Amino acid sequence: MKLIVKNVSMKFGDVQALNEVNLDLEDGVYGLIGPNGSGKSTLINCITTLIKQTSGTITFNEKEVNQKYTEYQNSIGLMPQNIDGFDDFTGIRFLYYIATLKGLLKEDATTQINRLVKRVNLENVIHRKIKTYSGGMKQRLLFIQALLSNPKIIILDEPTAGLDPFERINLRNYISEISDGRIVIIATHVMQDIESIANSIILIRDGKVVKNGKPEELIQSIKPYVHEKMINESDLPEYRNKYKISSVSKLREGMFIRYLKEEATKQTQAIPSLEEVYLYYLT
Ligand SMILES: Nc1ncnc2c1ncn2[C@@H]1O[C@H](COP(=O)(O)OP(=O)(O)OP(=O)(O)O)[C@@H](O)[C@H]1O
Repeated sequence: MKLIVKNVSMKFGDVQALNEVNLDLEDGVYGLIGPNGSGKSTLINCITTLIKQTSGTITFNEKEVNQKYTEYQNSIGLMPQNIDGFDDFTGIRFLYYIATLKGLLKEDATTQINRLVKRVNLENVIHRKIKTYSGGMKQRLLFIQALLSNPKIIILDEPTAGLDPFERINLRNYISEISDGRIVIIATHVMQDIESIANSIILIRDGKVVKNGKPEELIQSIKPYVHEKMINESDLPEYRNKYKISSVSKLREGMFIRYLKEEATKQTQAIPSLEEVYLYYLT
């Protein structure tokens, strides 16, 4: 299975939302990371053929994708950011509605819905109206509707937005479980969401892919630039001026800081985190 994005650009009037994006996606979990407005949703919308890019091509198994390529359309499961317009539906009615849109027969739909509802522990609330759901319940419902009809490409747009740490961990585990033999793309600006599950991270900024690789490779790539040091509190403003500061802890002896600095200085070098990868490439 191969999904290839080649030289894709998208313009909305004067706004260059995507600028010559190139990606080669095979089975695995991809974190699509970028700040607000960096082009994540636009890229997802092009991949799902909701919008057509201004230039460039997207191919799935060597065939260009569009709304008439139904085999491709049926291969996509999308978890959108929110669930508008369905407040008065019960969870179960919503799932049958989506199953029908996906062309599932009643019997298949029932089997899949029952299995998925059970898996994410929604049985107790599935006959309640969606407007009575908590954020975590809504996210779980959105997650499992994306899995109906067993799609090969799963796209999750900010899947953990608004979730508490417990629900976040749960959702991350579900994603990990369903990832075998699929292309899973998780768009987010929260590094923690993809930290333990992404095989590959795509960093996007101002519509451009600025870096793309395995988490270990990205960490390795900034190794010379991450430093830690004890400083006097009075020197902190100077450090803030000169460097990107990734953390500050006040200790009895002074301020312990981690910061990014272009030159490599062996004495203060520290092991980078993925958040520092974000800070380095995307801010
Ligand atoms: N329909 C549209 N019309 C005009 N400009 C748009 C449209 N959709 C997106 N944009 C612009 O394109 C750029 C990329 O937006 P996009 O929504 O893809 O970013 P994002 O990374 O998904 O952001 P967020 O994290 O806030 O969801 C932004 O400057 C945005 O204002």
